[in-house]
Amino acid sequence: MGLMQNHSSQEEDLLAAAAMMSNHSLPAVILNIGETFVPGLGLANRIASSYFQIDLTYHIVVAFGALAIFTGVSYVLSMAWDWLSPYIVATAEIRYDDEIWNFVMFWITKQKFSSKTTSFVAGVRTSSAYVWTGEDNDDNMEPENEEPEEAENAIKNWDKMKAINFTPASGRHIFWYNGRPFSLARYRSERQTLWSVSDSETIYISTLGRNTEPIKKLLHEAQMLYHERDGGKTVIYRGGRQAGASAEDLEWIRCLSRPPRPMSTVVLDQVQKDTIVNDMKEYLRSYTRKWYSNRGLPYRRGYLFHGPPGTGKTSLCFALAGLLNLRIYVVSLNSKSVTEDSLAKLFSNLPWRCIILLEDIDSAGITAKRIEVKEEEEESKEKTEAKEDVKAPSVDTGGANSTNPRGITLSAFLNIIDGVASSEGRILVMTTNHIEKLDPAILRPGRVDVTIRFQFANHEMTKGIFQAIYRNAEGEAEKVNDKDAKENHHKNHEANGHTHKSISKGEKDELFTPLLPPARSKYRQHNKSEEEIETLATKFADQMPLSEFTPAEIQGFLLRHKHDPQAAVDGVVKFVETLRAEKEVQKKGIA
Ligand SMILES: Nc1ncnc2c1ncn2[C@@H]1O[C@H](COP(=O)(O)OP(=O)(O)OP(=O)(O)O)[C@@H](O)[C@H]1O
Repeated sequence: MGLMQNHSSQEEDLLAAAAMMSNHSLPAVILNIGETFVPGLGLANRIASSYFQIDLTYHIVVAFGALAIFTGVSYVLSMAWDWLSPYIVATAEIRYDDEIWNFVMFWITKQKFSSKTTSFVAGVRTSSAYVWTGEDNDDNMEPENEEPEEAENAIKNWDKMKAINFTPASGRHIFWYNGRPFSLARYRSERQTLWSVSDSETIYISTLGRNTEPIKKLLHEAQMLYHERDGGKTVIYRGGRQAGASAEDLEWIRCLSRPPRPMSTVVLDQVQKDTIVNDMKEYLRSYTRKWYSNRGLPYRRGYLFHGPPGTGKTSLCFALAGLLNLRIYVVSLNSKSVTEDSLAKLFSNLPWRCIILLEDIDSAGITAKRIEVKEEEEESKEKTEAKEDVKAPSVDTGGANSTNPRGITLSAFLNIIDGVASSEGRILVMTTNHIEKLDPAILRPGRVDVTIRFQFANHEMTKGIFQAIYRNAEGEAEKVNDKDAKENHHKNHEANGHTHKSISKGEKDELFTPLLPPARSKYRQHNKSEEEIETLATKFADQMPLSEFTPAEIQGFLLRHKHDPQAAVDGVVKFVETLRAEKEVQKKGIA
């Protein structure tokens, strides 16, 4: 009996083992794994096999197999591609922190394939955060001759008016250019610096074949297109910090492009104007360069513009850049981030032929004449020691009125402006409000070849500024024929308390109240002829004191009456009184 019982339990064990074996057969194992990822798969398999006689495990095996083969083949292909691609395709890498990134992105937005791609990035700017180009597309968005209501809406909707650009999303995109297939690959990444983490991106442009010319041609076209967008505009770069860079790691950052300022709008003694224009033109001629090189002279030219603030130094520089079609690179030496190293770096990265505008060269250490430097250093040392006793903050050794605490020493400044790193072919324009503070070493020929003095407005200049403001420029309506506009012009005039004979007393604010826009903006200009404007300009200048106010102050007043020259003439006495009073208050405040 005992033996019989033993036998039957062995059989049960064998049956159980067989059942286990069958449960762990390959399809069952797959089904178990599948069940882990897709709950209910076992049940679905049972239903499928009992109702439709379909074995799902078989299909799952096939699907897994196909996936494995596909992944394997892709991996092998990608390895093979990485290995082979240098032999069969040419590739250019475009980095986010280089200006070429902006050229390429701008070019991409203009290509048909960008608008056709179904996966794209939409944005209002195509420029890199590192190489900022400004939102100068806005220029094109301003509608001409808009009605006042439209103009107001346009201002309210300014953000909405920015053009939206479409560029292909991250990944690889194929396009055709000049009959050749190209691939554009965009990869986003993170850019880590010591201080921050920010977004970055790299673009790869490839084409079939080892010839790199087609890609170079594409990149040149992108660059041309990007610059053509500026047309005849004056492009301004500023020494600035890239996102994520240290405070003193300065780069040239394109900040804006704008229509060239006509030379006629800068009011300056004609002889001085002609001198500088002719001098710069002469310098830029190709034979001048040869002339310099034949004599072993560094091919550079320096100009110094000095005078009180608001007398036109920067304006003349911009007008010259427009006239000579040069780019302007601006650095203010009063900026805190401008140090000897950062200035040297900026100078070494100047392009061939440009204007470099160094503002406020009377700043910080530069003003300290060589003999004075020692004295100042000693004095500041004494002060520091004295202050340390009462635990006061340390003394600014950069100079009393400096906003740049570190400053740049005179010798470093001189080394930078005529050192080896400073590129030839450039025009250096330095501006200062205090020429008397400058060391003669800065002013010596070779560093400063032409000096222009800017002054407070005299009679002739005041007249010139008036005429420049009320001159009807090209594209502006010269005559007002519209009845509504004329009527509104008079209504506006009266609404602001003006009569053509005199201005009402005690209404100081009226001077600063802008006129309401006339009914039809396309007739927003005044209705005066050139002769009338000239007569009004003389009347205006007759009532202005000589050499007391800057052109900027006069211009500021005229802009408050930009559509009404008569109102400007009527209000000039009041303006002079008010400005004198304000200056008096300012003086007392300073004292
Ligand atoms: N001589 C001038 N002719 C025409 N406009 C002028 C003149 N001087 C000043 N302005 C006007 O005044 C404003 C300030 O001028 P600008 O910036 O050229 O002065 P600046 O001498 O460079 O001043 P700062 O020394 O403060 O830099 C500008 O809008 C400009 O149009």
